Amino acid sequence: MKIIGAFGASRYTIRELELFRDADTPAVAALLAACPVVKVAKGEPVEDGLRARLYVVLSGSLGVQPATAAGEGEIQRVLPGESVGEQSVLDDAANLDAITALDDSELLVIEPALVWRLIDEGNGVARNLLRLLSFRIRAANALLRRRQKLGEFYRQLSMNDGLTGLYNRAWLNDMLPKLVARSRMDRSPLSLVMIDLDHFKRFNDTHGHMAGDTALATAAAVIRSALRPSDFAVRYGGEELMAILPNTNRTLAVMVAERLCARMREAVVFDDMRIALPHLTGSFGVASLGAEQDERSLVEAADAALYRAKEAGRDRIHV
Ligand SMILES: Nc1nc2c(ncn2[C@@H]2O[C@H](COP(=O)(O)OP(=O)(O)OP(=O)(O)O)[C@@H](O)[C@H]2O)c(=O)[nH]1
Repeated sequence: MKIIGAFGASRYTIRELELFRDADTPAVAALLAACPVVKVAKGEPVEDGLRARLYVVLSGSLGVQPATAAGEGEIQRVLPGESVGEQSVLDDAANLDAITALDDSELLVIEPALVWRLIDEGNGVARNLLRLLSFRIRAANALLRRRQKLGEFYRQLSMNDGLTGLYNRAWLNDMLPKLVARSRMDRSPLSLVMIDLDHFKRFNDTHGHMAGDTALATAAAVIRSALRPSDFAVRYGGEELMAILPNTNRTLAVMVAERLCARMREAVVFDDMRIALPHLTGSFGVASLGAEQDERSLVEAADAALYRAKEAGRDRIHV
């Protein structure tokens, strides 16, 4: 960055500068005349030694990379007539954003004390600054909202199983301890239904893995649609699904499992030629949270009940 002269002796005029639009008074011109104009080569950082300063691009362009928690942000391009550093000048804080010349550029440098004098000189500069800052705040808020939405989208994605759309194991590991804790706190019952499709290996071997995937997605849809909005359906692993039933005691959970078992038996799976495949059945293990149980032993109890349902001949529920 090299000083090449004073603004007053340069080929640039105040009218071209956004910050001084409609504020081009003789007093403003006199104050700006002595400000240095510097030259920055393409790729060169605009050093301000962490001091707050206002830079107005006269020619070329600057790239501003906002300092974010992640260390990286989108680069904003600052074009001729536009400025950078207003906020740090106004709140007298170091500008942490990385500023680099995107082209060979010439900049007008205005020291903070002079910015305040320019503001004192007339309303025009103050009005332009306010307009600019409110625009920047709006843009920053919009960016934040977009990032929040994106974050929520990815969070959802990481908590759901791609094939069935049910919650996945990561969700379960996070949420089941919380649901158990809430059930203890509220002194409300909590039940689990562990579900395993019957002879699914045979189904896959006979109709192909793709048809198996469709069958799994159908089974998941059956479970999800048969539950209350306050219940949760999870893909526990492979062809094993789980229903979590808050506020539901063992008697009610058995009724829910029976309904799920019957719906599963009735569900029709179509292959991609839209030909109905043989009906699926499932085995169901029901367990309710006992006084001494934690989430782990609750899952083990539902798993043991499921094993008994398999042993007893499948297509049934066991407690
Ligand atoms: N198509 C498909 N198959 C899966 C998926 N996940 C697990 N499987 C299959 O599910 C089958 C489970 O087989 P097993 O554990 O032997 O159980 P099963 O054949 O259902 O027999 P039982 O549970 O005893 O009734 C395996 O063949 C797995 O490959 C999946 O995402 N898609």
